[in-house]
Amino acid sequence: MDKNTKIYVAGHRGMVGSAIWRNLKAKGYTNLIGKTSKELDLRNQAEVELFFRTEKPEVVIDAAARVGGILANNDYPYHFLMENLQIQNNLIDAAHQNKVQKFIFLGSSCIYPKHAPQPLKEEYLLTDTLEPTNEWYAIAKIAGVKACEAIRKQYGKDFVSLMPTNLYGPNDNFDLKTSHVLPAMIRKFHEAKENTNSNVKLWGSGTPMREFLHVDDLAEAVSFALENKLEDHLYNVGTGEDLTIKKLAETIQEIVGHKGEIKWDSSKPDGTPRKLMDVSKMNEQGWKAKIELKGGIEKTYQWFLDNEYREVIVK
Ligand SMILES: NC(=O)C1=CN([C@@H]2O[C@H](COP(=O)(O)OP(=O)(O)OC[C@H]3O[C@@H](n4cnc5c(N)ncnc54)[C@H](OP(=O)(O)O)[C@@H]3O)[C@@H](O)[C@H]2O)C=CC1
Ligand SMILES: C[C@H]1O[C@H](OP(=O)(O)OP(=O)(O)OC[C@H]2O[C@@H](n3cnc4c(=O)[nH]c(N)nc43)[C@H](O)[C@@H]2O)[C@@H](O)[C@@H](O)C1=O
Repeated sequence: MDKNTKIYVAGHRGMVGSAIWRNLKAKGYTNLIGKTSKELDLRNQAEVELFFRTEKPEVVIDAAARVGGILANNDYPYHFLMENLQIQNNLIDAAHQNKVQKFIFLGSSCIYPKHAPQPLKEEYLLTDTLEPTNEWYAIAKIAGVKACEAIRKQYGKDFVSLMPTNLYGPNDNFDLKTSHVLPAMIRKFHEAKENTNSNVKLWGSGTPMREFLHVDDLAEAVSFALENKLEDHLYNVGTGEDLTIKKLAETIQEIVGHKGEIKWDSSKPDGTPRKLMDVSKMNEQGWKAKIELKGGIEKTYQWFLDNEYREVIVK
């Protein structure tokens, strides 16, 4: 890919978008465009069409979405379904109408059925019912995957979907109501340590298993997809390794240096029991995760200590 290609990174201030931006800048891409949601509300079709006609991006990376952890997904089903459909439909269709050559759509591992065999292969999509806590978000993401697949099939364009597993890293959302588990644990253990090592309350039973990928590894997968023509339309992106939420809690507790007790709040949902990705398809294309979990969490905790963190509020 020419380093002067005009690349629009939608959602460039979010955890994923900012990691992609850093990665592409470091690789020498000079013509990146980013707009905040205040400057360009991607739910608004007219605004998006005008932006594409004026800016004429050649490549689009879609890292803009309504994103949140298990509780936000469960509590705001309409936001997670409708805003994601609006954002991705506007971006995909404007890209198609304005002759964008390449479009990278980001979904999530929650698109796969709740009780699919493990590890999750791309071909398990739409073979059974979804996990109820995030089916709204998952249905929007499945529609995005299908829209890109349809454009590929009907028009032969290079529109591709990457499905990341649970992500973490710098610039994550650390709001305790809307965040994912890993940033929530960093903040909870840190604040409890500062507060005479008080007990930490975590959600659910601690038995579900999750896979975690550092966002810089995902950014490398995105830039790999940018620079190479992937053979198919859908690829899982993860480490291929998972652990229980309880083990994750113990790991973060040790990294933070918290000495109190962990209490499990069974009134909060567990969500899907397991969603381990089969990443062999993406590995065969030539991308592989590099950052191991403990080191990645240590770096993220250091980032949390050194920076003013974001809190995403749903309204
Ligand atoms: N975090 C995770 O664990 C995972 C994330 N993903 C996927 O990665 C992508 C990015 O997620 P992540 O970076 O974590 O999310 P963040 O919440 O950190 O960032 C989302 C970005 O989307 C932008 N955005 C949201 N709504 C609008 C809107 N109406 N108009 C314009 N921009 C908007 C925000 O812009 P602004 O800041 O300007 O308001 C923000 O920069 C999503 O597609 C998500 O599904 C997939 C798997 C796991
Ligand atoms: C990326 C993915 O993220 C979401 O799915 P999820 O993996 O279930 O989300 P999560 O990270 O919030 O929780 C993982 C597990 O961890 C437990 N848990 C313990 N204590 C806390 C806690 O304090 N906060 C949170 N958030 N979870 C906690 C929690 O009960 C659950 O068992 C999707 O909605 C969907 O949007 C999606 O794609």
